[in-house]
Amino acid sequence: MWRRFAHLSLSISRTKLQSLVRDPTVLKLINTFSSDAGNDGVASSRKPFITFVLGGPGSGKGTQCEKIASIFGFAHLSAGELLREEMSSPSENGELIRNVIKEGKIVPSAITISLIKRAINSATSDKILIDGFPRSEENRIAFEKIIGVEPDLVIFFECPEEEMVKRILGRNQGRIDDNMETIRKRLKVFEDLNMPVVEHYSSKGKVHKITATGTVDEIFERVRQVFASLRYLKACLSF
Ligand SMILES: Nc1ncnc2c1ncn2[C@@H]1O[C@H](COP(=O)(O)OP(=O)(O)O)[C@@H](O)[C@H]1O
Ligand SMILES: O=c1ccn([C@@H]2O[C@H](COP(=O)(O)OP(=O)(O)O)[C@@H](O)[C@H]2O)c(=O)[nH]1
Ligand SMILES: [Mg+2]
Repeated sequence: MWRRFAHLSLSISRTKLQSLVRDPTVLKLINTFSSDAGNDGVASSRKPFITFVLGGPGSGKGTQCEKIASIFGFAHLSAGELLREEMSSPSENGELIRNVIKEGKIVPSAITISLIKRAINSATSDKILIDGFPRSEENRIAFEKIIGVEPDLVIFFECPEEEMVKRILGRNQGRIDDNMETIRKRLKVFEDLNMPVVEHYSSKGKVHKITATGTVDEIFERVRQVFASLRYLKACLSF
């Protein structure tokens, strides 16, 4: 491992480099880049760098994703938005999606994954944020099977329930699921079905847990550090 970085020691302190290569996210980034590196050590046929952004309803996933996308050049794919668009289009699945969302339940994996796949294929960046998916272990397993990749990184926004409820009730986007009855169901589905996904990726060292209380800017500063360390290492590897 150290020989790969020997030439960098001129410009980066050994301590800084050691702390970077111990970080699980950075380790994965190194593996991603080294597995498809060409002769010049620079990635030749890059696979997309996929980040799952998870957190309870109202934890701030969408708000933070917009900032990550604009500052770090990621494509932002919101699974919920893709489903809402599909629901409002003359699609054969529209009615089913509407009923599931209204009940705070989870849309069948095949539908969501086909929308995500299409969005990945038309994304203009090879760095992708998938916001609000996978929602369950069944979603996760189906994604890994159908798309054939695991995420490189998982961001998990940890937020108290009362704060999430307050934010959703103030969201004012006219959503059919932003009412107290559906919110209660969504919170239960999040605990019962989505948290096991977070635990799965935690056990693989892929999760960066972000405390999602405070102002949008305070939270983004925590998020920014994760992506800034990735960008820094990527710049080093592209020397
Ligand atoms: N840190 C924050 N403090 C207060 N309100 C926030 C914060 N982050 C987001 N919001 C607001 O809370 C609501 C839910 O945020 P959103 O990003 O849509 O969350 P999610 O996508 O996780 O449901 C939105 O109205 C948003 O403007
Ligand atoms: O992969 C997904 C993403 C969303 N949803 C449905 O869409 C709703 C809204 O999701 P979104 O991520 O937009 O809500 P948020 O967590 O951002 O409030 C969820 O409650 C689910 O009913 C789903 O079934 N599968
Ligand atoms: Mg959202």
